[in-house]
Amino acid sequence: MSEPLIDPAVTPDEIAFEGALRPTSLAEFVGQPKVRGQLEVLLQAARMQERAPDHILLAGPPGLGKTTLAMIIGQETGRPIRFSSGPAIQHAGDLAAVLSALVPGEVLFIDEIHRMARSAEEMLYLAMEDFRIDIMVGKGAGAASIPLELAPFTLVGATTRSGMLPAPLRDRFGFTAHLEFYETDDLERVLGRSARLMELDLETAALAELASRSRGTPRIANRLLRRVRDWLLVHAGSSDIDGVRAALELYDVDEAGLDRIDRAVLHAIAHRFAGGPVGLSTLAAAVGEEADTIESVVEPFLVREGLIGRTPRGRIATASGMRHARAVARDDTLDGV
Ligand SMILES: Nc1ncnc2c1ncn2[C@@H]1O[C@H](COP(=O)(O)OP(=O)(O)OP(=O)(O)O)[C@@H](O)[C@H]1O
Repeated sequence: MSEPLIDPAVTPDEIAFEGALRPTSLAEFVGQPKVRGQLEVLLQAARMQERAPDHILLAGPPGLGKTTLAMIIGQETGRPIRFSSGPAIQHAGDLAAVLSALVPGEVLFIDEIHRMARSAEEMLYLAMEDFRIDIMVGKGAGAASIPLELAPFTLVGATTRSGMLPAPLRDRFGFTAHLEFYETDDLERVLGRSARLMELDLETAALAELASRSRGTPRIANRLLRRVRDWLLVHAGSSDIDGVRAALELYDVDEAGLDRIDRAVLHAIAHRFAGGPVGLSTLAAAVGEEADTIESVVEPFLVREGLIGRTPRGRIATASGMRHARAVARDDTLDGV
């Protein structure tokens, strides 16, 4: 089981909390200046020509704001938005049902679009290009294809794996927005906004501390903020940097933003495997975690922080990773004294 604190995927109990914190306009959407600027032009041009905006693909790791942006596109264009997702479209018929129910100008958001069935992908090509689909009725020699006109719509697709999308589908999007991990000062602004909405009065230094431990991801920043809020409530603690540090220490998030699993992985590579290289499955067995969690949650962050590296022969700890692992081991020894 992965640690919910560092897993960038949303947990069921967070859905309402996240909904309450979502920015509802491009002006309120913090960070990602490039993508914001690109979308502003695209949406304004469509408004000026009184037409539906081009189809848009939002690509990037989980928790960076793809769903939020899709909802903002709906708001900014004043058009209704309908939600669907790749895993819910397992047959072409599932997609035909969604497409045929669209009203003119509607925004259709398909989350995790790379997980849609292949047969549905093919139907989507035609729908995106010509706003029509061919529905197959009957089987064998009696099968016939009936064309169906669709209302013009804007497709907004979101994917964490744009490389898994077939080129013909990727090419039919007029614009692809690549979301990047957030800079610390942008995360500080995300946290400042969330704290205001949660009526939590945190000092600037406390927000900066929290931002620096949030893995470049607004979802994780908001999640940590929720834990800090609880801590302050229970301890009637000070809303300054010491309060944040105490709360994060309780939840095992260290100064570099590493949590228990990150440290276990780094420690294993550095000490048990003498700095590496070590293969993924061996590493997973050594720390008692799923290989998938290590590969999709832990590793990208440790690589981005320059603490580990990937080589053809396996994972290695970098010099800075070795230093961090030694410091953690030293602290743990002192803790035990
Ligand atoms: N730029 C931003 N400014 C303020 N809050 C943001 C921003 N981006 C994301 N958030 C907040 O982070 C949380 C996660 O965002 P969102 O659900 O849009 O991410 P996502 O990329 O769609 O994730 P997933 O890939 O898991 O669906 C939401 O609560 C949202 O309000």
